[in-house]
Amino acid sequence: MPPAAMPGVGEEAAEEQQTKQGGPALEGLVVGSYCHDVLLRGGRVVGETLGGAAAFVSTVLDAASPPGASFSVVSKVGPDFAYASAPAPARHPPLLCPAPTTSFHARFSDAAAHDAPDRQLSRVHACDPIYPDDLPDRRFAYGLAVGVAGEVLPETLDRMIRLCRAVLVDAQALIRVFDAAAGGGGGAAVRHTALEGTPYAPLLQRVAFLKASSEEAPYIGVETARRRCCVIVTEGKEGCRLYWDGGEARVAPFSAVQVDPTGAGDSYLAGFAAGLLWGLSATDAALIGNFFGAAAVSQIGVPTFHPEMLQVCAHDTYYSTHQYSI
Ligand SMILES: Nc1ncnc2c1ncn2[C@@H]1O[C@H](COP(=O)(O)OP(=O)(O)OP(=O)(O)O)[C@@H](O)[C@H]1O
Ligand SMILES: O[C@H]1[C@H](O)[C@@H](O)[C@H](O)[C@@H](O)[C@H]1O
Repeated sequence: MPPAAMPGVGEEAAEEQQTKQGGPALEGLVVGSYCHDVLLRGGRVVGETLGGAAAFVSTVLDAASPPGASFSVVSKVGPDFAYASAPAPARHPPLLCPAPTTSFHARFSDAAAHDAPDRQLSRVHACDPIYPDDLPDRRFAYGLAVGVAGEVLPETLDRMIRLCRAVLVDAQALIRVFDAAAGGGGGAAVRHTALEGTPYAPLLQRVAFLKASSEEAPYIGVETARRRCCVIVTEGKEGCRLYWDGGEARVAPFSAVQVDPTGAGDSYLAGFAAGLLWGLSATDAALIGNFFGAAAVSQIGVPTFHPEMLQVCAHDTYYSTHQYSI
């Protein structure tokens, strides 16, 4: 069986924590930096948006968490940060550093090139890493490690694991490397390295869920990783698969008209976490993840969610039908 729910995060755990500490029972900790995203097509800038997994994750958690499930965000930006008044950073302000805000250029391939990856990413600036001492010194029900530019250091992930009862990790926080020789335009091309050779690998057995896209999956070694934690592989418009020690499940997608793939994986992971917070099983929570992933690709930049969309999602999850188109 897949993990029934977020380990240690459920009604009993909530009651226990409420009684013992009197604080928010289901408080979460989101670690990863906001960034600037520049979208290019055919060498021309077609969009400039707030980015960073923390921005997408905060937006989804704000929309979908159960009442009383608050969260703190630890994110770093520079003096040039252009989106301080956007909803996610305004509600969850970043730490200010002297270094420039992390920024990415996303070059989109032409529609004709069907088998090409959605986009070529290059990192143009990298803000400071997030250090263990940057994290609040208190306990959390759950943590989300969602770096985009290598900012979640191994020692920071280790501290998250100590502070949080359950940690969910986006593989992109662990396996990205930056190739300055291949970036173009002063940036560094985003590449991947095998997780097994990194200092993050020994931490996996203390992680609850590891999420990777199908492009990242070969680098995390699904067969090895699933013996240490529950692995989720997102498959774009095909939905996702969960792998655990001894089994796997496929969870069907919602349909969407994709206008910008950016942040689909981030939104998926936050939707999945919100589902677990509501007490759903991992496979049902994955359906919520699919809903938010589909919602993300149907809007440019960080999406907005309308109450009626969420009502349809709740209805579809309850009846396990996914006929709704976004
Ligand atoms: N075109 C689509 N139609 C419907 N759902 C989609 C589509 N693309 C993505 N999704 C949903 O979003 C989830 C994550 O998408 P994907 O696997 O593309 O992540 P990703 O490559 O990490 O995205 P990104 O790096 O752009 O954040 C999928 O599992 C699916 O639920
Ligand atoms: O805003 C985006 C988003 O967070 C993506 O998930 C990440 O892959 C990119 O690096 C980032 O620029």
